[in-house]
Amino acid sequence: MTLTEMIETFKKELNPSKIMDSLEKTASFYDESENDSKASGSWEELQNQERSSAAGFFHSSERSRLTSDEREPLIKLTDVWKIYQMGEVEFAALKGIDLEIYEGEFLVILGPSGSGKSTLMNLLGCLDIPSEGTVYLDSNDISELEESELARIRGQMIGFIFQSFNLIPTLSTEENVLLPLEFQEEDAHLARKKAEYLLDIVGLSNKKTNLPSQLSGGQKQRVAIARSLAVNPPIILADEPTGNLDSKTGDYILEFLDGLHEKEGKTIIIVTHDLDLVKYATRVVYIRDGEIEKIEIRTKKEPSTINESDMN
Ligand SMILES: Nc1ncnc2c1ncn2[C@@H]1O[C@H](COP(=O)(O)OP(=O)(O)OP(=O)(O)O)[C@@H](O)[C@H]1O
Repeated sequence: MTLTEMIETFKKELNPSKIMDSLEKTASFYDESENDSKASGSWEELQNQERSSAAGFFHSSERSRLTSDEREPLIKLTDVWKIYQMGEVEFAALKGIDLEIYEGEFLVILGPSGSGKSTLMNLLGCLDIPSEGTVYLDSNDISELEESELARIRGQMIGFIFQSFNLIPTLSTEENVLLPLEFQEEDAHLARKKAEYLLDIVGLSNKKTNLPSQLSGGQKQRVAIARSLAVNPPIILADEPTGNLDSKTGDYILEFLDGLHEKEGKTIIIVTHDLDLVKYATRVVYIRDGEIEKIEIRTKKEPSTINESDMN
């Protein structure tokens, strides 16, 4: 293959229009699976299980039929403080955060280094509990849930994508995608079928037996996206998802997340210090020194009032 052919192949691989085809494929997969299981019963069981937990499904969730006045936020933070104790010294990383996140938002949380973004991400993802204040996930006060119950609801509601990918190094690509499905005690055959489709959607069906160490950074992040979608959660929470990627691969990942928002109505929350991501947002929350300094409700692609000087 000549260099020009290689570049053309690479460009084709990163063609955002392919993402849209892929997403349509995803939607039809979930439709087909639904029909399949009506015959076998197993999918219906799964759906009932998911409905009862209000996790929703790829489309036509109960929630989206409600008007905005009737909707409860998916995640709600009320006067949330996070105080780190370092010996005798206390440090308040978050100071009285109030934030409600609704279905269908593309929320970008921006702030300079040390402003409290990762701390906030851990609380939004219910991976940590606040020092003071309340975090609600799907109307549940997380501090009142048993750890196992919280893990179950969190697993159904939120798909996580991290800057460092967080793949299990000893598991193959397919096994990494299967992991969240195992926690849901899903039928093994159906789980494998889903993992195959999800790897196909992110363009990695030929890498399913590879270990993460045998993948490029962009491929690892695509596996992480496939894994985050495995249980079809309504929320995708991403911490600097393009931080370890070159700009072209990063754009591909963002276009994919944008497609999930536009086509599948997923609620996307991205925590970042990269101003470029603002163009995808329907709302930008700007934090500084542990406080929300500015909230911008916007139309995608519209210029933002937040600029480089805010990021220092
Ligand atoms: N475990 C901890 N113990 C003490 N202080 C901490 C701890 N974790 C974070 N901090 C402090 O809390 C503040 C917010 O940290 P956080 O990691 O949330 O910031 P950030 O906005 O994500 O930064 P960056 O963009 O550099 O990753 C920082 O001043 C940090 O030093």
